[in-house]
Amino acid sequence: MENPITQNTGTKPAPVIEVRDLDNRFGNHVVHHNLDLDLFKGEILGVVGGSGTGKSVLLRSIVGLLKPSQGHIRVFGKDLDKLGAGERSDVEQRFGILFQRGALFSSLNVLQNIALPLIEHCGLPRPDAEDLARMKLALAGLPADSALKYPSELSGGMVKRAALARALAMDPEVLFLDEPTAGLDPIGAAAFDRLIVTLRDALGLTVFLVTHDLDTLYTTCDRVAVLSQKKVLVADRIETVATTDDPWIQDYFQGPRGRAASYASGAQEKNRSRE
Ligand SMILES: Nc1ncnc2c1ncn2[C@@H]1O[C@H](COP(=O)(O)OP(=O)(O)OP(=O)(O)O)[C@@H](O)[C@H]1O
Repeated sequence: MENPITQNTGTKPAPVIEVRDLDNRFGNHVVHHNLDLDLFKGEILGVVGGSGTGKSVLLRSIVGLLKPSQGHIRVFGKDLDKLGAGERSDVEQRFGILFQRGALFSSLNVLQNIALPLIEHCGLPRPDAEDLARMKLALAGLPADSALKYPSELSGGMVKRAALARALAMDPEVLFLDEPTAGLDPIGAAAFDRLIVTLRDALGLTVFLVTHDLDTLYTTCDRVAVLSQKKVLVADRIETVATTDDPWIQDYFQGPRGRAASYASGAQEKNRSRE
């Protein structure tokens, strides 16, 4: 896997997203304080942390769904809070978002769900939007006959893929994924992980991936950012993160599941190099 961040080229690609001194609080509850994070073009960044550390709140702040209490978020070189409505909408169209539970409209079939942003935001006529939607459906690995199914008729894995197809509808540059493999069986989760890497490579996407899934972290991510103590404690290659001296990190990465995922990814690398 090409790694745009850690390749020893001497130059780092420009960050597409820069978060500086971010504070988020709800009443007296401080979720983030002085949080800094960069997302570099072309990378898959995994964002992990204990439950309630603010991974989803961070995602929502970056995509503009939540106004931060304080701090700066620059996207594509522009300050999010200084954008007018038109510029903000332009920026938002460069994002694709897969929410935790898919967030498909239950009254629309899969094709209509995917076509909707193309009709609403791009003003495409319905037949053109549905033609494009069929292509996105295929990109997300769904069979053509799933197009006319309603969300309630889909398996959990198919809901995720349909939601991914919708996130890809507008040809985004940055894809935000909130726990994409949650609730999937291990085979479905591994297939989804491979799909994310394939799409990143084929479409040149940058990916912000919130997950608890250690296998996903080891098999897909170029870097991993750990949220702890209201900030990003460390953001680096997983081998470096896993050996960081912090109690939560040690429990997470060096516990039985962390060691199994690390071992499995090492075994996979060896198998690949023998092929
Ligand atoms: N709109 C809101 N109003 C009040 N509190 C909120 C709101 N949104 C999030 N929170 C609180 O912010 C904290 C962080 O929530 P968030 O959903 O980002 O956690 P998370 O790290 O994604 O957790 P998990 O891994 O369990 O999904 C939680 O304590 C949550 O209750």
